Amino acid sequence: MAPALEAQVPQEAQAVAGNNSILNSVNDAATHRSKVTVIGSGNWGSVAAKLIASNTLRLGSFHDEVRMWVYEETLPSGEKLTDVINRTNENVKYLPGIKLGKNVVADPDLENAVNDSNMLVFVTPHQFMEGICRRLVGKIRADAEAISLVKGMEVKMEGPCMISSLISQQLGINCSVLMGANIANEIAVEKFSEATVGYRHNREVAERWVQLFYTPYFIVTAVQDVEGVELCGTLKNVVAIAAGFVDGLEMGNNTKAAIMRLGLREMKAFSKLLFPSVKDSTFFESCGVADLITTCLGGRNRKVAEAYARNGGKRSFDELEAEMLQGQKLQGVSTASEVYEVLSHRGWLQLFPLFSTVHEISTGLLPPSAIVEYSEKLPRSF
Ligand SMILES: NC(=O)c1ccc[n+]([C@@H]2O[C@H](COP(=O)([O-])OP(=O)(O)OC[C@H]3O[C@@H](n4cnc5c(N)ncnc54)[C@H](O)[C@@H]3O)[C@@H](O)[C@H]2O)c1
Ligand SMILES: O=P(O)(O)OC[C@H](O)CO
Repeated sequence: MAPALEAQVPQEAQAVAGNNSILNSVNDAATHRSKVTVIGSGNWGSVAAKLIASNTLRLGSFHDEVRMWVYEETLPSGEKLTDVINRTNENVKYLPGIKLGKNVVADPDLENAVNDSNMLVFVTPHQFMEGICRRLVGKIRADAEAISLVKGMEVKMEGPCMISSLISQQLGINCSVLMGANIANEIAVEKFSEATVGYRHNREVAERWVQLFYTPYFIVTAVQDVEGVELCGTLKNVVAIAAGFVDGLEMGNNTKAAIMRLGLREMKAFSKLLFPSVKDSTFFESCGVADLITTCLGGRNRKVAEAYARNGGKRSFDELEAEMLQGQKLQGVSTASEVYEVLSHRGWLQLFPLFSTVHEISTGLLPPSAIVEYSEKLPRSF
């Protein structure tokens, strides 16, 4: 770690490290220590729990224990995943080989997991979020704050709905977001990376989330642009599918760079059409260009899309996902479909040839090679 980067660790984090027992005993008497629940325990959910658990132990203003809600499943050994996590301190299915921290407690009961917590971290594949929120209505503390690490969106009759809005609307609480160039397996082994917190109004709330996630190898910056940060994280998954097609067709680095540039252009245009408040500067944060690069180089969406193109589109994404990811979930294909629905409904298809072509290839309407043929349809400017 470069000293310059280490020096950026927030002062409270540095001051409190080493004084944990004193601070805990002071705060034990108080009831205002924040209690954190992580809702989700997949690949990124488990790494998020690990990051958070290292900080709740160091920082006296948080309860040590971090609850992690687990969508329960039975392993081939016959044991419940939750029991194995609590016995071994490892998520053997979604993050094998990594200790989460002894203060992470897995809980298969969603209501029990959020009981008493005032900081809720949502991190599941986006397709499950609506059902999870429905189950949480009336079950959470009125003063709870939420943060979404979920990259994705829902499309409703009224139009697109970002996951942070879904959480806010259904649960009546404020919701920030955290997105970035964050391939979970790399952060799990503490390789340096950055992330962006997007917050709505309250800078103090944002600082609290930064504190909870920040480590010397995970540098978090806050920006006041929830929609911009969340749309970056969501839309880059569509571009990652396009990048995977290019890799599967062995078209080389220049083509992939072109796809990334065109993808970024569509990401920005789509975000600003939906939310004119989205800031240009957000695209230069970790959640923007950096996430786009990492995802197009090393993400799961890219990997499965590469296999799809290599097979000439003859094996479905569902089949390849099940075989290659073993329970982990792709977000790019369903996001492309959701984006396509918005584009069709609003008459914007012609404006977004990359996004629409990704959907048409993923659903078998076009062959993978169409990913570079669409460029004739490019609009002259946005
Ligand atoms: N993995 C990464 O590198 C990474 C990095 C940054 C952001 N993200 C984002 O974080 C979110 C979560 O990703 P992940 O990697 O933690 O998940 P994942 O891809 O590992 O998905 C598996 C998880 O889904 C759960 N699940 C399966 N069926 C379910 C159901 N019916 N209801 C509820 N849960 C169910 C499984 O129990 C498991 O916890 C996604 O939006 C993803 O885009 C992932
Ligand atoms: O593996 P992917 O494609 O889901 O991408 C993971 C992260 O979103 C990268 O930041």
